[in-house]
Amino acid sequence: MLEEEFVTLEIGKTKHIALVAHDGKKQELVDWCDRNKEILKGHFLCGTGTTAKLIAEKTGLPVKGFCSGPLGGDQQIGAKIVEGQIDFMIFLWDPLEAQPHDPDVKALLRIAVVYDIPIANNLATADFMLNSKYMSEPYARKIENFNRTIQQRVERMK
Ligand SMILES: O=C(CO)COP(=O)(O)O
Repeated sequence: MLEEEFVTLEIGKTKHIALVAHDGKKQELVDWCDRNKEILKGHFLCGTGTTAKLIAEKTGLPVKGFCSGPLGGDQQIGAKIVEGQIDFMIFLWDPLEAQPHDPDVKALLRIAVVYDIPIANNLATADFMLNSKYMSEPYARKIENFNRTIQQRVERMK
């Protein structure tokens, strides 16, 4: 285990989905969630504060809300990805609007790639993801074996 370059982590049949949208994209995401609520109701949902509340109000689905994005919500979601508690994300970031918390946005997108979770940044991708066969079965994602990396670094720093 310590020697292997990659480890596999399972995304269960029930996904832990983060829903995040910048202001210019919130309506799009809320409407998409409403259209897809029959599928989404079979999964655990969470999101940044404002997005989560808007989706919960419109769809009636339970959506756990973290802090608002600019107040650290993106970072909270990133931390949950690292901890394995979020394994699927729809993040409609706005390509036409500068964000005060751009470093947090980038950090979240980066960590989602590092941990090999499915991420959609537009509705077309979200539609393809939601209609994937993997939505109703487990999926093995492959991530760098960080224990090995730490061990190697510790050896090198001695
Ligand atoms: O800014 C966001 C993501 O970067 C979203 O935050 P809110 O859902 O609180 O508006």
